Amino acid sequence: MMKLRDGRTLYYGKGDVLTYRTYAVPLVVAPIPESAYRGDANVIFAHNVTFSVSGEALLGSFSEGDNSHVVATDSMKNFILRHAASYGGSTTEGFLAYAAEAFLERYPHIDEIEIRGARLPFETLPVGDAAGHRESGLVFRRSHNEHAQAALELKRAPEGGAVRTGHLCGLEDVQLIKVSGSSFHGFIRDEYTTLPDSYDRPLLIYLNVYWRYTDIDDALDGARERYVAAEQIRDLAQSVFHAVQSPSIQYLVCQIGLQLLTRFPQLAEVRFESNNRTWETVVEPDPLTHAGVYTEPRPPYGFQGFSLTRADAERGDFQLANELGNDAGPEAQTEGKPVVSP
Ligand SMILES: O=c1[nH]c(=O)c2[nH]c(=O)[nH]c2[nH]1
Repeated sequence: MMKLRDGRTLYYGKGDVLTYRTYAVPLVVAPIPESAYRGDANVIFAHNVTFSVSGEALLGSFSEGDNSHVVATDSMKNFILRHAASYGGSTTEGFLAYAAEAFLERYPHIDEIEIRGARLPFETLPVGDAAGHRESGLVFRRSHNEHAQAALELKRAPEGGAVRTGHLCGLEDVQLIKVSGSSFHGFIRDEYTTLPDSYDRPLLIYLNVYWRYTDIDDALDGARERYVAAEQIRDLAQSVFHAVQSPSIQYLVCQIGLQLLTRFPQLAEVRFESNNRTWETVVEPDPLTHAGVYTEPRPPYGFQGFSLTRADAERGDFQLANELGNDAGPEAQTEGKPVVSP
């Protein structure tokens, strides 16, 4: 939250700046084993941007109604849209930094900026005719599934220019169901317990994943080929969900975190917010055919929050599950060595 020198919160800005840029620079990423994702042609590079600014000079607009230092939020919207046109890179984070840094340069009385962008995903579509099937490249499908997002904080540097003071990248609104291979038992059983032990439950989770880079430049400049795409995070999370027999969502998100830090040495930290939306069983699965019937769970729902830093993973306090292979061989575990290498 942006504050003045006296500790007062002060900011204003524009939300829902819908920015549909076409034909941005294509993104190419370094592949990981858990994902077939290789990059994005960026034919549609679209974002919902939230932009807010702060500065000592703005106090008079609140205290006196003096608008002489107010950049109208309508002008902010135009500024962002114009800078979407001139942005010459391939990443959400790069676009946000470009627009915010240009704004600090253009308006010297603005001290601080927070900018967020949620990617509006458009999926490529296969089209066909007598000659066969191929990717259209012209027609796209708007997706309302999970999406990437990023938030940046910038301050005016005393010597001029901008300092990037914080960033957080994310993948929001993932919903995954695993129909078999999840359990939940061994929890405290006392006079308040009515939940039966479960040895195989249809686990539906809602998941948000967030990550920070050690060097923000890896997020801003896709050409360094150290960019971590939200699609890779998504694919890795679903691969871990597939592979791991989970005794709880708590353990599952920790395993996803360890695997992310293993795969992406450029990341400093990963964070999770998850919800438990396990389907309610109506007809138990048939032992032979596995056919069962489930319905939506009744409220309330459970949730979890967890973060892992690279230092946590390197200390070896958390062990990567054997199902994930990698560095986590049984030998490594019996020797008590950290099983996640940088
Ligand atoms: O994965 C779970 N973790 C919990 O802490 C919990 N509590 C609960 O009732 N069901 C579950 N599931």
